[in-house]
Amino acid sequence: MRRKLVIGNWKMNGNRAANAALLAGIVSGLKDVNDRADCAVCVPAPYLAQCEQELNATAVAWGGQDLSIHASGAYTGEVAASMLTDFGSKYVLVGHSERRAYHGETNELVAQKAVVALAAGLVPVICVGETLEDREAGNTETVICAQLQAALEVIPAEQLSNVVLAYEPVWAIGTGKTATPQMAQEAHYFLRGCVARKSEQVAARIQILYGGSMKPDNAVELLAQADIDGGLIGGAALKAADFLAIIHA
Ligand SMILES: O=C[C@H](O)COP(=O)(O)O
Repeated sequence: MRRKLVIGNWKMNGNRAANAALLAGIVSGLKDVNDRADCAVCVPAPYLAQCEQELNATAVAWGGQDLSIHASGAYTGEVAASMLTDFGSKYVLVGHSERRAYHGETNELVAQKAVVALAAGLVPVICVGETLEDREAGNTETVICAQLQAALEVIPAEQLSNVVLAYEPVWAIGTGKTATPQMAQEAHYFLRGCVARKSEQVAARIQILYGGSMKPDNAVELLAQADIDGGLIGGAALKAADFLAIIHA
């Protein structure tokens, strides 16, 4: 039985005061679900220190939203894996569709980032998802398979069990349009099958999160699907009550 995992992706939102209130709200509301679900927030890099300070010794883990493939050096604006772990990060998102779309991240670069994250002891949350155009052209499986396959090719089999996948249809992100539970389940089942081609054992264990306008009112049905192991939450992760309602779902 796979544990559920709910990760809040704050994207480029937050400030010290708002974060403190949000984190305190999450921590205080979480107390009774720890044995059933794990929870984390992926925050803008400047706020990792705040997470370390305020979430240390709580059930809420934290992490980054991206990382560099380089260890250090002249890469202005980038954040190294060692900097994320320096502040106690457990997770890091890789290949979020906003990184792919606005920063030109390719499947190969995303795969490399996952390898670098694993080598640093981080759990990479590898995000895949099709655009509306892909879906309407009947290319959903081809696209998400290629995105995942690039990572599967370079991640050593023995490290694959430390990976989390997130299926995020691009057309559902921040739009209020959620994939139906059936559509999401189909994609998750398909992705699990792709992992099974590399390792059936890992496929049975790997957590595959759904992301894309998951809210308190649709979370129960989405999370009830056999292959949906949690959520990667954007907008609804910015309000403690909504985020907690999804975790309780
Ligand atoms: O990483 C989170 C996803 O992009 C989902 O964002 P959203 O919940 O605001 O649609």
